Amino acid sequence: MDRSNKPASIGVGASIPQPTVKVNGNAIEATLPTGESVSVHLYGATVTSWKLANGQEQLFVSSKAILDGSKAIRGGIPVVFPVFGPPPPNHATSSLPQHGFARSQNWEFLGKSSSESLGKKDSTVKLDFGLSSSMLSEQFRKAWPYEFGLVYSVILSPESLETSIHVQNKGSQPFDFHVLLHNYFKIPDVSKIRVQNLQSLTYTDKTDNAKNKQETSKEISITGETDRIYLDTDPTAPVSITQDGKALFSITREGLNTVTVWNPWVEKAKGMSDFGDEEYKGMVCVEPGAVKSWQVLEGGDAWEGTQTIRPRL
Ligand SMILES: O=P(O)(O)OC[C@H]1O[C@@H](O)[C@H](O)[C@@H](O)[C@@H]1O
Repeated sequence: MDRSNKPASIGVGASIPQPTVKVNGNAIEATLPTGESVSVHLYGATVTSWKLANGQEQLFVSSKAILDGSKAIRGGIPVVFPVFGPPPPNHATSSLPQHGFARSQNWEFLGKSSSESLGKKDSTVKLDFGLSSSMLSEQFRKAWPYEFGLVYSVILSPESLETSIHVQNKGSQPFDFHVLLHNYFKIPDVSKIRVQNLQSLTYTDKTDNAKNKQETSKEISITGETDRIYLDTDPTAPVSITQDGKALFSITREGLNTVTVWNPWVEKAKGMSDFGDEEYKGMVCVEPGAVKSWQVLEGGDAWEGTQTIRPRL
């Protein structure tokens, strides 16, 4: 029988444009109906591209970055876990490489959720990635023999890029860890930018024998090699990268109370085989982390850290 009011004729929500998600080689790429896009390499679950609707790239990836899975990707947002920097001697992480193993392991794509399932009206896409102890190479499993699960979520909306790491201790032994999200921002000119909202904080100056110093400047200019860990930041106060008084990026954090600011400058840039000699001029790393002291996770417990980056819109 022909019914004039059959459900199909009253447009059952089919008109809401949905994000597209596709697999491109070893990367997962998502594009919002509004045009913003993100690309996440399975190697390290490294976000390697974040573009605004006008196509403008927000992240720096070196022209010399190695993308074949033989070395951590030089740029984007590598995930640092379970140790930040060179591991200390006589610690459970001592046999691991600098910045741990998460950035140099193949992660699994766990799936996507989009606006509707996330209960959001605007267009948003969430990509989830997982890494667990059973997926580690033999070398790392031996070097750090704990049972763990990591879920890393990358959430793109027209206004922001949010990345969130969930750490679970799946074993019965407690373990110590650091986490850090190693954002490489693409900027027009390092001599023109300032990093704001770190005033009065204590920082560890890695370019000066790891001395602790007090930040007196309202805004930090990068005029030479810079490698500082700002301690005890207020995670809700956005750390901003500005140029001519306007924010290029602002970063808020949850659970990530340190902020590392890094630029290798001339000599260090020359010493890195996967970084162009002049590329330090077009990048700055501002890295929210939990690296002041070890986070201790008891067996069965979980921990989460999140950053939200808002670009200039
Ligand atoms: O060369 P890597 O291991 O990627 O590290 C890059 C930089 O990463 C920063 O987070 C550290 O503070 C620096 O000390 C380090 O040089």
